[in-house]
Amino acid sequence: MIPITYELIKTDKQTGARLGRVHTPHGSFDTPTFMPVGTLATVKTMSPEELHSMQANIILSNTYHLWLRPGEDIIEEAGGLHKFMNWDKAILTDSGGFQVFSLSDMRQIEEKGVHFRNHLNGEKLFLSPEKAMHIQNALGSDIMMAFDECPPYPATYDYMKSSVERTSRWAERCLEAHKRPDTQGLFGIVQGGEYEALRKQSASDLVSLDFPGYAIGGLSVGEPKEVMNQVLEFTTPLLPANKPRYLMGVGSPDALIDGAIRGVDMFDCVLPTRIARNGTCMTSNGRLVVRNAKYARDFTPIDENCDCHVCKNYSRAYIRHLIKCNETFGFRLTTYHNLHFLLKLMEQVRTAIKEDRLGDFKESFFEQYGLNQE
Ligand SMILES: CNc1nc2cc(C(N)=O)ccc2[nH]1
Ligand SMILES: [Zn+2]
Repeated sequence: MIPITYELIKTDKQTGARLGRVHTPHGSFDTPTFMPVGTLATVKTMSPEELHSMQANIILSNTYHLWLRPGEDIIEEAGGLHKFMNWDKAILTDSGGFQVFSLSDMRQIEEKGVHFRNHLNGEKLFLSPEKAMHIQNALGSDIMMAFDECPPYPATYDYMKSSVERTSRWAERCLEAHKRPDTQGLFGIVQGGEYEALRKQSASDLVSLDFPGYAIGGLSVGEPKEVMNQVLEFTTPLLPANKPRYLMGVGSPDALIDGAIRGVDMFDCVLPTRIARNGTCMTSNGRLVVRNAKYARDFTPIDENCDCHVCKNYSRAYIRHLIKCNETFGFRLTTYHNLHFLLKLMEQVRTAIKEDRLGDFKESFFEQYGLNQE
């Protein structure tokens, strides 16, 4: 039994975007979709009930962080991550590959795996394809990610080539070590940086291993957005049309729209929750730094075009006051609104695909959001 299946419903006549539906053991979700990030088994300051109310249908959690705290053994003993955090819809866990390369300073990559230091206490740690599979099997996530190397940007062709080849060997070891292929779907991660030949090599290695879904990795690591869009342009067509495509670590409203246009189905990013905690909100007219003094007597909602309960019941002045006083409720309000904004944006993208007008939608959204058209 394959636990993760994808239904391609239609493609947009104006662009390469696809309307689809992903089925998982913890429910289905329409795509393109955005996944709120719940690093330490919580989408920071949000309750599961609030995530339900904004119609989040899948969230992401980080294997590296949960391995360190509280430990996958405790979560397994609780009955798995869904039970532990009282979330009954889909969960995707990443493999820890990215955190090892982004969080820890000392690290030594070898064929067997990666030696590095715990970013919390400096102790020596080791992660491998087998260990990453063991942890994710213990967490019980619906979608697991293969253990890969996310190389720095920029990287030389030679470095990238040997990294892609090792990531492909690691992907095979992940399939070998995965203990629950009937209830947890394992996605391969395509690497190769900005090099088309290496993206081709990585994609063909992974497609031949027949994963139930594929992620495009190695992006949103400091490259210009034109490079990201170019890499997507020549990478998504290499992936099977009947499987989900997940662009890791993206992103901003414009990157979500540009990714969907190039055939991406799933996105995750800490941006909406992270900027919320320093008092910045996404609105249909661009970003709004609600902690700014000019909002001290502004009794209008964060976004007059938003139908979320925050915009219906609370003013910029009130939210600014809470943020300035470092009141937790203030961060809860900005977080709820930002997540609702991105989830709503993806709903508008899906409707635009249905009506074959995603290109037009991009124009009008970019115009209103204040993004200069390239
Ligand atoms: C925030 N940017 C980002 N790039 C990523 C790349 C990967 C990857 N495995 O290549 C994973 C998570 C990522 N997050
Ligand atoms: Zn709102």
